[in-house]
Amino acid sequence: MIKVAPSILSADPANLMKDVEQVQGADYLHVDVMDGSFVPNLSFGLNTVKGLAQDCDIKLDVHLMIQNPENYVEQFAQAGASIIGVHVESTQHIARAIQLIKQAGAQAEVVVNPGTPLTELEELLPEVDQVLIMSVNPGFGGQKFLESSISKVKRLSALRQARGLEFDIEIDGGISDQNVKQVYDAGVDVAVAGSYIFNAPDYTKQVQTLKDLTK
Ligand SMILES: O=C(CO)[C@@H](O)[C@H](O)COP(=O)(O)O
Ligand SMILES: [Co+2]
Repeated sequence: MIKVAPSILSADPANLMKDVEQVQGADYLHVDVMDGSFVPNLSFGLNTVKGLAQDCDIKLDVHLMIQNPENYVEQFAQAGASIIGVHVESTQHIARAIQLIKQAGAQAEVVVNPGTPLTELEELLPEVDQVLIMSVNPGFGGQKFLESSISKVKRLSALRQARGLEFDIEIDGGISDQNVKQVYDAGVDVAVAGSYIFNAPDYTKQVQTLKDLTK
């Protein structure tokens, strides 16, 4: 069964904790951090991660969409992030960023945009706990799922098997009941879903539907 990480980018920012409390059965909470430079949008920061870590039991999966994330990963780990994701496109020093995440005691994730080939992260695969394949161009919730990400997941999953590695594959962007089975069958372990969960009346039911479709 697939793991589900609701993305709070689509939750009500004025009632964040209330929304979060209403999602039951999720495996992680996905927190998008944007700097207005790496992506053309602003979102949550360190204080939100700190607050959520203090008030919720669920593990925080923090997706950094910021330039030079290596300058901030230690602070996000201290704030309570369990998994920290850094984009290969966001720094000249991706291997150092991953090293620093692990040194800070968090799980390390490398992220690729739809236009970035897997060759950009091949060397990093033995070092990471999770790889995030973006299935939309990052910056906004509610975008259309890019079909090309299916073959990318299949190729990554084959590479993982061929090299005997154990990282999880996560997918982020446009996930719904229409494509969750397809991405699961391609090799995805963790599905991020924002608008599919928070734009519905019953968040818990949406999480359960995604899981049930991959039983
Ligand atoms: O990182 C991002 C967007 O950049 C995501 O985590 C979105 O928040 C996913 O939202 P949906 O596409 O599921 O609505
Ligand atoms: Co995200």
